Amino acid sequence: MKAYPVKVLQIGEGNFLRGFADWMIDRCNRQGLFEGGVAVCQPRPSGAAKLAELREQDGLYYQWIRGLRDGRPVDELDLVTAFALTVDPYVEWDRFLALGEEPALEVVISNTTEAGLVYQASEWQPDRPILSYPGKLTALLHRRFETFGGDPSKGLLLLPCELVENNGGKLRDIVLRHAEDWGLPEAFKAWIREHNRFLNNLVDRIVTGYPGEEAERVFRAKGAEDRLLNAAEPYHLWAIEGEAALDARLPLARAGLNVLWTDDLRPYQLRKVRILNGAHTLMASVGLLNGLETVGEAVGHPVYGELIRDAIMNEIVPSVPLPEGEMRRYADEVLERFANPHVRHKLADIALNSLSKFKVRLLPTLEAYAERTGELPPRIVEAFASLLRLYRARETGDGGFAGSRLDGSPVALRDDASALTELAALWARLALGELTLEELVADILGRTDWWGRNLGEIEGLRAALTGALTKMEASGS
Ligand SMILES: NC(=O)c1ccc[n+]([C@@H]2O[C@H](COP(=O)([O-])OP(=O)(O)OC[C@H]3O[C@@H](n4cnc5c(N)ncnc54)[C@H](O)[C@@H]3O)[C@@H](O)[C@H]2O)c1
Ligand SMILES: O=P(O)(O)OC[C@@H](O)[C@@H](O)[C@H](O)[C@H](O)CO
Repeated sequence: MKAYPVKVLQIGEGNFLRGFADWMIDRCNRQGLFEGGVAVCQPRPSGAAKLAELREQDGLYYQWIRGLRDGRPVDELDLVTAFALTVDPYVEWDRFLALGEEPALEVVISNTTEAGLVYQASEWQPDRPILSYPGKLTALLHRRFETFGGDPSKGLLLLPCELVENNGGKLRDIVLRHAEDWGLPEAFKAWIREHNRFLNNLVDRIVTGYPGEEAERVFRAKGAEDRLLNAAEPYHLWAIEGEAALDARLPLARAGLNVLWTDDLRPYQLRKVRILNGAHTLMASVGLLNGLETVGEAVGHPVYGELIRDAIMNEIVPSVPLPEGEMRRYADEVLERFANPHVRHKLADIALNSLSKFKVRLLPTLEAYAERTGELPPRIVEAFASLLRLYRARETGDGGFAGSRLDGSPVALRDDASALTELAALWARLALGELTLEELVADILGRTDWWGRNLGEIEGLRAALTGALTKMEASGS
């Protein structure tokens, strides 16, 4: 391995960044375009084990990419050598801050899920690690500002990859808020605003992580075990709101990667969240309820596969406020990606936090469709009813919650605990006869804190959901 200077700071040790950004940086390095290493830190104390695994493997792992590229089969195993060092900020706080002193540092990337890109008030004690990701970053930027006396050329390119709208702007605002809280100098805030580029960006690649039983085959072929073996599809898109000249600092497009520098991210975001993520959220509820386990099984199923395609093409695509032809082409591409037989994408993983995902990924389609046609989109209503039925929650006694498949078998639910507690109470009251199904539906639709509005106001929705749930109750157990 060539020892590159650290040019990238990465906050997040998860599978996605390894299968996406690190794989890309490795591509740039292999072509001699970047010659930079990545220093990786975990954003919360519980990430230490993954970081230790990385350290044990000298930062190396294989990225396994399988599927179709331009209609041709791809099966590639790339050794990713982008990691230069690992730093645990909770035990090596000063070593973490010292990364800010690296003259070659150019880029910061992160993926800490939607839960990590948030403001968390914290005290400024220079020698004590800060818990939140933006807090840690503020401290490191401050060290950089002081080390280089506010040199404009030492400002960084920041690419927070969390799937949150306006992710770059949001990170900048939180950093400035911490600077304000901690009474850091005005000159520091001005340096942050003027010389650091916090770029809104959208990432897209299905990365499913460790490939289970299939891993053995790779180990035999390579004669070595890789506990960080990571599976992904060939498709990748990184759309970044910024001028193309920035590719000189991070030469992703020059390396031939599907990276798009654009002045308007919104269409890419909208089409992905509504079509790809919306379809995922839809199939997770419908599929899990009916005993399916993976995306492949769901889209290949004679009944549910048809339901998914119908929902995408006839309900979601016409409701996206963008040119329909382009949306159809994107939807075709997404369906081809879902059908990739080599990427075993678990519906249970996609179902994590389904309530908030329904709100962001499917509800806007339901509303737009209703507004446009005066009717409700039948497939999305069915998915909504499936979600409610799957979330027939009960507490499991160990702090967790179980929902129920249509055949009555339990399924673990991972969602907001207070919402699951409320749902468990509602379903229990229904079982005791204290509530009718229609009253249960009305109660759930009226939860403005879950949906951002009272969904009971959508004409016909209560009756449609009650009807669908009644049918499910009759066919299930
Ligand atoms: N896997 C994919 O196909 C894919 C594709 C695009 C985007 N994403 C996004 O990536 C995220 C999941 O990442 P992954 O697939 O690498 O999973 P993962 O579990 O391997 O990694 C999750 C990362 O987020 C961090 N994290 C989790 N909760 C956090 C919190 N409360 N505060 C701070 N950090 C936290 C973890 O420490 C870890 O670094 C999701 O938000 C998802 O929307 C995933
Ligand atoms: O990762 P989540 O939990 O936000 O959403 C589940 C999937 O929809 C998502 O991971 C997609 O596979 C990904 O967004 C594709 O780029």
